[in-house]
Amino acid sequence: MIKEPDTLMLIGFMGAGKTTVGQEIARQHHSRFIDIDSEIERVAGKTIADIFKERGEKGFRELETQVLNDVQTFDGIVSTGGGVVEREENLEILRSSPATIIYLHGNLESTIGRLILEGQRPLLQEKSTAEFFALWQERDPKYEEVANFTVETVGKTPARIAAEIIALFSANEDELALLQLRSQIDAFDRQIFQTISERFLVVESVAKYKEKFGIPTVQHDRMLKLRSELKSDFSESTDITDEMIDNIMTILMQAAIDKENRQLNR
Ligand SMILES: Nc1ncnc2c1ncn2[C@@H]1O[C@H](COP(=O)(O)OP(=O)(O)OP(=O)(O)O)[C@@H](O)[C@H]1O
Ligand SMILES: O=C(O)C1=C[C@@H](O)[C@@H](O)[C@H](O)C1
Ligand SMILES: [Mg+2]
Repeated sequence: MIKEPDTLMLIGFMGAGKTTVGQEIARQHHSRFIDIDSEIERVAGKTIADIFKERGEKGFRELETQVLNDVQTFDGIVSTGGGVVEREENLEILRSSPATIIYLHGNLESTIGRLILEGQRPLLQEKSTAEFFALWQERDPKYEEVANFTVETVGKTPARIAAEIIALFSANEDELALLQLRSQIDAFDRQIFQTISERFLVVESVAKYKEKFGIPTVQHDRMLKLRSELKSDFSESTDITDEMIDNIMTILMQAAIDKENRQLNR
């Protein structure tokens, strides 16, 4: 068993969802919650942006280490700041921490999208996309190294991620490696269905076009061409067989035809 920890600590890149998921675990599991960034703001009596402005990143990191030390035996969920792995001193604290440490792994694309919407992280304002990417690559192995478990978050809602983490408390030790792989599989499945739902949005526009120009719903030549192109493009893969392409495309195309017919009342 991963055993229900006294302290559960969430780490990961800025915008990975540490604060949001931490609050959600606390809500679902009736635990206490603390956010290191908020605690730094409380201790300093200033916002993080003001701490960066007045004391620089170095001043902020000193406060961060202080608070990180203080929360090591916090009874509940701790959300860290994205830069907690920046200092070697912090890595030492995390390596010998009594807490169970979970890495919320995501992808750069969705993370940057969310951060731009929020627009509050000082490092986001001052770094170029290339620098941001370099920061991601530099931090990723550090999060991996100090974490007891990595959860894949792409395509999952905060509530789903929280439930996945809570389920770990009753998992058998032998199951953990498998659960970590399943976390990735579940994220891919969500991405597949997200892509399919975006495909339907395009189908909707195609139906409008066909209606405008009086084009029939079913285009046999196009359907055959699409399948044969896919088979050729994936011919190197031993997993994606021609039969699999046929099966999946039959489902997708039939659903698209049904949707177009409904839309066009045909
Ligand atoms: N799984 C998710 N799906 C969709 N939106 C999410 C998800 N997780 C977080 N968000 C949104 O992304 C934004 C950033 O999330 P959050 O503040 O929890 O990140 P963080 O990891 O705590 O970042 P930081 O390191 O800067 O503290 C928020 O607006 C939040 O609502
Ligand atoms: O990734 C980072 O370095 C940071 C992330 C935020 O959580 C804050 O701790 C601060 O904006 C720095
Ligand atoms: Mg946060």
